[in-house]
This record gives sequence, structure tokens and C-alpha cells, in this order.
Amino acid sequence: MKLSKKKKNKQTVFCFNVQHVLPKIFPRKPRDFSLPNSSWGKEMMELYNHYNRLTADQSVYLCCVSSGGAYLSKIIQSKARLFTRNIRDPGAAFEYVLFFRQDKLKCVCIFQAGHLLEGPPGHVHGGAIATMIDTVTGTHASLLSAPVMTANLNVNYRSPIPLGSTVLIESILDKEDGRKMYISCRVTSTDGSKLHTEATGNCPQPGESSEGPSHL
Ligand SMILES: CCCCCCCCCCCCCC(=O)SCCNC(=O)CCNC(=O)[C@H](O)C(C)(C)COP(=O)(O)OP(=O)(O)OC[C@H]1O[C@@H](n2cnc3c(N)ncnc32)[C@H](O)[C@@H]1OP(=O)(O)O
Repeated sequence: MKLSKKKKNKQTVFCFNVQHVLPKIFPRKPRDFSLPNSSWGKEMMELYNHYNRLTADQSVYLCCVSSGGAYLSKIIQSKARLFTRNIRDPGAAFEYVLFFRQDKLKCVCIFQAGHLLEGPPGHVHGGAIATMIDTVTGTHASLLSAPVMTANLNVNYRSPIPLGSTVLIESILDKEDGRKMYISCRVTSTDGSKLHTEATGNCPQPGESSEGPSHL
């Protein structure tokens, strides 16, 4: 870091160019969490390759690169990290990648649930499932409009998700009503045959007077 000394009222103050400091706080190349890592199982890899191939035809799907958090939030709180990306150990918690169709009306997330997400023995915690649903619906609605806040999320748990398994989380836009986005979401086995969870959510763009996600 380049520091320059200035004399002011007999005190020495250090002035530095913020651009010299920022790269230290925000790594030049943040980790791209949407890239495969060694923890990914066969199903996760197969699904990733399947959707990734579709992204070659950009009219079908676009890959959403997920770098792991809004770095601006670090200005507010230096240790801030996106909740779903806050465990460094690959495969231990939330391994996921989001894909959006070009028209963004549909989103598919492939999610491999790691061992730190245990709820009922051998199965994924309901809060972790809701977290992933919130992530998918929130990101989906944000891409459709502007950064949103989840106002309401209704979750129905239909069948438990085995720990370590890979599932599909699919969300669609049901309705758009002014600032409000109504999104529904289904969590299924990768072949779609087993329904694990269903959810609906209302994600409005925060009004000017509300404490919106301006930090995103
Ligand atoms: C580009 C993409 C990048 C994204 C990357 C991010 C990755 C991470 C993704 C992670 C994503 C994680 C996401 C998260 O986890 S977000 C964190 C969890 N959510 C919150 O903390 C939200 C807290 N609540 C608020 O801030 C405000 O209440 C909001 C902003 C929601 C609305 O306050 P605002 O003052 O702005 O507006 P309003 O009060 O006039 O309401 C507006 C409209 O909405 C209707 N309404 C309100 N509440 C409810 C309700 N409970 N059920 C049903 N409807 C409700 C209301 O009737 C009205 O409708 P209408 O009367 O106009 O018809």
C-alpha cells in the first residue's frame, strides 16, 4: 500500500488512495462458487454439465456466476459474508449453482446438501432448505427486476431430503404486480420424480421509505 505523509497541526497523518487499499479487502479474483470442486458428487457434476451445455445456446439458459457475496456489504461490516457461502470447506454445507433461462421466467438451482446441514438424523434441516429456497426466489426476483427483499415465504415440506444428496430447486414467476414478484418454487429429486418441498413467496422491491437492500 502506498502511503503518503502529510504534516497537519504537528500531527502526522497518513493519507492513502482508497484504490490501493480496496484490492486488499476485495480480492482481485473472488472465488467463483459456481465452478465445480472436488466435493461434488456424480449427480451434481452430471447436472452441472447438462445445464452448462445448455448455456452454450444462450437463448435457453444463462449460467449465473455466483462469486459468493455482495462485496460492497464488506464496506458496512468488514467480516460480512453471504450466509450460504460462509463455510470454506468444500462440500460441507451449501454447494449450489443457479441457472436462469434467458427470459428469466424460470430458474433452476442444483443443490448438494453437505453434512453440516443436518436436521433430523441423516436428513437436511428445514431451515437450510428454506434458506436455499429464499436464495433461489430472492435471486430470481432480483434478476427479474431490481434487488428485492423477501416479504413472505410459505414452505411446505413434503418429504425429507437425505443429507449429502443433490436436488433440483426450480422457481417460476407466477405473477408480477407493481413492485411485487410472486414466485413459486419446488424442490425435487434430480429426476423430478420425488417432491421434497414446495414454496411460494412474495418478494417486493423495497419502497423508497423502507430499509431496502441498498447494500447489495
Ligand atoms: C442481481 C441479483 C443479485 C442478487 C444476489 C443476492 C444473492 C442473495 C439472495 C438472497 C436473497 C435473500 C432475500 C432475503 O432473505 S431478504 C431478508 C428477509 N426479508 C426481510 O428482512 C424483509 C423485511 N421487510 C421489509 O423490509 C419490508 O417489509 C418490505 C421491504 C418487504 C416491504 O416494505 P415496503 O415499505 O417497501 O413496502 P410495503 O410495506 O408497502 O409493502 C409492499 C407490498 O408488499 C406487501 N407485503 C409487505 N409485506 C408482506 C408480507 N409479509 N406478506 C405479504 N405481502 C406483503 C404489501 O402489502 C404491499 O403490497 P400492496 O399494498 O402495494 O399491494
